[in-house]
Amino acid sequence: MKRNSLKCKIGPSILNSDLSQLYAESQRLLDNGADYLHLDVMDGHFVPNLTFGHPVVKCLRGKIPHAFFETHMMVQNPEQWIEPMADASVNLYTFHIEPVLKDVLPLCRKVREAGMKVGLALKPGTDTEAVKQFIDHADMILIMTVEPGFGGQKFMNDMIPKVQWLRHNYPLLDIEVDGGVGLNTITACAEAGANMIVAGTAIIGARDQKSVIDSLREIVERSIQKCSCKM
Ligand SMILES: O=C(CO)[C@H](O)[C@H](O)COP(=O)(O)O
Ligand SMILES: [Fe+2]
Repeated sequence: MKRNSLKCKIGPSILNSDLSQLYAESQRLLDNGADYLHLDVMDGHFVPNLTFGHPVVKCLRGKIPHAFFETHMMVQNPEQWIEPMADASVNLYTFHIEPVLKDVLPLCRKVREAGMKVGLALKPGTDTEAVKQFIDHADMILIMTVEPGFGGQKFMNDMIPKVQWLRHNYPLLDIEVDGGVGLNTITACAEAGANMIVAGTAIIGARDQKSVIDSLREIVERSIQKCSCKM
């Protein structure tokens, strides 16, 4: 039997948390079992919203030295923030391919040279065909399951075939889903093959964060197990 080394990872998004308490909110998520923190960076151009940038991420890193940080870069010019985010000791730099289609490969190289892992993100309207040629240069592909820009939106079921296609063709690839993911939608994501789960509102708004994180993990791990038995 082949061994499947896919791992389930739960990465809460702090987008809809009380950002005036970013450290406390982040630490609580980690204490409740989060595997990593998904930090949504928006520039007001690529998406019609603003959040925070590298100065805030660096301050958070100062308080939380060891956790795995992913920055989800919803920005028009991802190249501009590679060095500052590396300086903030970001672990995984996930950028959207849409505004930089011609430069994805050199950007992947720059992110890696800066010491970070590479995540490539796709908006709902972007087909997996667009990312195919770059997958071997990335550590993770993020399939957005809402239009990027805001937390608390409704999960888009019609994104599931993209996850299925990726998992079918790349059995060991890290595939992340982000947007409207929670206890009602996790089964579809897990069965399609997502193993990195971003959930904002579903976790932040929960009275018992740990129980939500544990339940999400259990459902994803069960799917990974089922899938590895078939291999
Ligand atoms: O990238 C994002 C929005 O652009 C967020 O990560 C995402 O929306 C998470 O929040 P929720 O789970 O509430 O949808
Ligand atoms: Fe995100």
